[in-house]
Amino acid sequence: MYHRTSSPNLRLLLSGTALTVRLNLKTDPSLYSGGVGKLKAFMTPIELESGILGRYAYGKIEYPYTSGALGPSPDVTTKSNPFPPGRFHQDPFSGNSNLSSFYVQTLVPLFNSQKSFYFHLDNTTINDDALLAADANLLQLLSHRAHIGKIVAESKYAADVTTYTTLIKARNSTGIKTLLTNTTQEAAVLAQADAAAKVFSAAWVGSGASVATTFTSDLQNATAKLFRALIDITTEIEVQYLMARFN
Ligand SMILES: O=C(O)C(=O)C[C@]1(C(=O)O)C=C[C@@H](O)C=C1
Repeated sequence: MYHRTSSPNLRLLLSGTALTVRLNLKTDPSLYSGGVGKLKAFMTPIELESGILGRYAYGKIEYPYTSGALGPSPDVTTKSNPFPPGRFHQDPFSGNSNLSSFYVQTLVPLFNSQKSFYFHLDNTTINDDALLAADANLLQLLSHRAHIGKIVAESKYAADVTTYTTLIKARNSTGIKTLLTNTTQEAAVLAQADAAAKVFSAAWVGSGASVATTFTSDLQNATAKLFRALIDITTEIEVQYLMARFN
């Protein structure tokens, strides 16, 4: 079994911190008016470099947004390597296009800070490069968090090989989704994310940050929407992973 040495709470808190930072940057709506295009153009050279540094190598559970070719090759099950239950089996699915669409369509419109960190002599207060860098950082954290669902799915499969095998062979993705969904765990994740959002906003306000009066509720709202979508996207990644388990 795999050692989950990094903590789920740490992933939640890091994503929450990145979201808090991003929410406090004054947005340039024109960056996103055409969809994900400018964001992807910004991320393309970054991801090329990330690929060279090994970020998307096999077993890192990190996947690129801009080119699937940078990511790991899917495993092929053979008689000599049947990938027994409990052994990770790389599948071809990435949830990143779902994540980036959700990000631009639903999350970015919630980034409405009128205060800015940036002060420029020409009186502008928006820094497009900083915005896209914060987006890219947040998206990468979210992607890793969601794709760890592949490891979670492998554990679930190993814990009930018979039922999952029947559903996978019947190509019953709805049945797989029902079997792997754990609403108690989902409620715990959402409650934890909400608690973290409250602590983060209290810390910013308490430390003297000059934020909008709606900052606390804006952060809570954005956090709730983000973690709900993240759970749904993670679930889809788990389902797709299992559907490809015997490939
Ligand atoms: O913890 C699990 O059991 C997961 O599958 C992860 C997760 C999540 O994204 O947090 C996703 C689906 C489940 O319904 C519950 C939680």
